[in-house]
Amino acid sequence: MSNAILSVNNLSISFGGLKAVDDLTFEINEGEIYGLIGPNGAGKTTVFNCITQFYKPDSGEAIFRNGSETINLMDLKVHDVIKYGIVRTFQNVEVVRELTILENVLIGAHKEYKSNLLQQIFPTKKVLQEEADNIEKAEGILDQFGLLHLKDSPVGSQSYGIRKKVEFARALMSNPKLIILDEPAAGLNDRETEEFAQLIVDIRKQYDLTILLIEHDMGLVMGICDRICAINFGRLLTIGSPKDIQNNEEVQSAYLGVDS
Ligand SMILES: Nc1ncnc2c1ncn2[C@@H]1O[C@H](COP(=O)(O)OP(=O)(O)OP(=O)(O)O)[C@@H](O)[C@H]1O
Repeated sequence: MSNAILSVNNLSISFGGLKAVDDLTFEINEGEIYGLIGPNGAGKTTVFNCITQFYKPDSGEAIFRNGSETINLMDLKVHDVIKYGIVRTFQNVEVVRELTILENVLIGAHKEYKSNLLQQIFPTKKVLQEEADNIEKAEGILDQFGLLHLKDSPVGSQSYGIRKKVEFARALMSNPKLIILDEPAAGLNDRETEEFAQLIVDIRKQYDLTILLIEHDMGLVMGICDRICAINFGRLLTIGSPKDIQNNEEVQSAYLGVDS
């Protein structure tokens, strides 16, 4: 039986005359850290946008399996994807700069709230308990991320590296099964990149997650990914272990700029 949590089948999307993704098929197994790589403009972010329904592809499907539930993500609206256990981060970190770090992380719990708006305006004991539980959980995550001492500081005044961690912490608050990370190491220095890579590995294990990431930092990709899918011009080049990918001549010539 397939252990795939996500199967992307024959995905295609064009912008005008440009085929940004062209009949792409790949499968991610539950618990994997899976990398999607390719040169600039290869179509990586477009694939993410199609999986998360920011874009509606021209054809293809993305089958997501969570326990006994199986769904074609193409049937969902963009805001419903998170309800099924998929959450993403963005290439250009998306945080609310005016809010504190803790407040930003708590935003991630909104799908978990059982109470409605009226109950939140006139909170009952149950609603207050729910809020307290979410704060406890957010503080636990911030502690693990080394950010608890900054929880009451506005995010806008923090470094890029910290803002990226806040975005990742917020993603965890929704109890996802699959986290999609768009260039987690972009803009980070070497030390921050190493720290972030370790965080991804630790979080995957602790929260029993599957992780799909796009990344240009080959050190990070080769260091933490179980498998990697390499694409160019929206088309599949190859899928394999980091070692397979490093040794693949097509990948070398397309992505690493080495002539085969
Ligand atoms: N909304 C859009 N409208 C028109 N063209 C688009 C749109 N989104 C992406 N493209 C084009 O599709 C192609 C793939 O872009 P995409 O951003 O997916 O590549 P990428 O592999 O993520 O690149 P990078 O590594 O530079 O982020 C590019 O040629 C891009 O210009």
